[in-house]
Amino acid sequence: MRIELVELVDVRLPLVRPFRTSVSGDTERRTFLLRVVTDRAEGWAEYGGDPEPSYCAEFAAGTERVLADHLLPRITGLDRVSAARVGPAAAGVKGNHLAKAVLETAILDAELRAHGMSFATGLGAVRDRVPVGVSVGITDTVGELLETVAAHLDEGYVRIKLKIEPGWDLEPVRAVREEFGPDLPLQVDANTAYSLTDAERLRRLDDFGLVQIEQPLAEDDLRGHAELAAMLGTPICLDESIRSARDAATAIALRACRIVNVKPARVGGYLEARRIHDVCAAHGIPVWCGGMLETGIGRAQNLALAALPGFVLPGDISASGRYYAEDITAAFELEDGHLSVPDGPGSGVNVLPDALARCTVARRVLYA
Ligand SMILES: O=C(O)CCC(=O)N[C@@H](C(=O)O)c1ccccc1
Repeated sequence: MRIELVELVDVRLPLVRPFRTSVSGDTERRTFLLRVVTDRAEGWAEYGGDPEPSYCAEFAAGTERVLADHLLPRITGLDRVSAARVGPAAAGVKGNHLAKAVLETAILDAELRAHGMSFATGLGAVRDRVPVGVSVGITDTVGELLETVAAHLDEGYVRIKLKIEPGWDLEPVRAVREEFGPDLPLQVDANTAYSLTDAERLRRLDDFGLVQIEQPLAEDDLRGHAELAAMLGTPICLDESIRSARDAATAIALRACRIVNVKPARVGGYLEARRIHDVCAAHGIPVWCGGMLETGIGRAQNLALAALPGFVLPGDISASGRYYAEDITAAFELEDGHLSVPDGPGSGVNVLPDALARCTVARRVLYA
């Protein structure tokens, strides 16, 4: 397979409601899509970062330069391009996992389409539909939170994740647990907002029977997470800290986590995501697929990953309507708390030209 053209499509999608975490408060998704045209097929992927380096160190404008000036020259020069060859060819570029992920994924999409193979088949999925959870942002009041959770439970989500931060933790979690009962699968995500000095406060979350406490401490603090894990009854899940299969092996060996949230964008793509799945499975560590407000392109690809055998916990893969009034692919609809895994070639979805045109800010050719 040979790359003929790579195009960046800068997009802006309004969110149906603001989404607030301990590190961000978004009313729209501003990101870009990458379109890779090869001599065999065309592939699409979406960037997992934002315009600002707030959630992670990478950001859209910087990634565009890394793609154009450092990654594409290494990849387009290959006589035979494949997703598996991107990692080794890009090894000379340090870090920049989101940049590598969007490029590798677009190439993987094209490669699978060229072979008439779905992401699900290509990655090793074992299920045709997966149960999904929903992530609930920080709200102005507990009352508003309870209304939001009730609405999502009515929609059929099988698990609720609450964003927490210092000052918004014990009270909202207690209110949700008391309102919806002890059997609701409930977990929290701190997005690195706490420190070890908060250990006693975090330990009080043990009273609520949570599935997990996600990323309470800084992303580079595996030692701190290991210390905290020894104090808590609730399992710790790591997200931002796990950037590779090696990180997963280290975190497991240090007992810094008992669960891992796998986000393909964060770890450099779906092939590394599968390696993390394999490392965790070998150690009996359950994984689930995290979300980054993906459009239908990333959502379709995440659903394929979430269908692998070790993804035994519901992921943050909501129906399209959770975030977007109009998606750029056919919308994903919740059915009895599950989403179907696309089985068409590649991601199994296609960009809707009119919908894409409505959210496109600019298009720039990065390679031709
Ligand atoms: O459902 C979704 O796609 C969002 C799930 C979610 O809460 N993602 C958070 C996170 O910290 O995991 C996030 C949002 C935006 C960007 C990065 C991460």
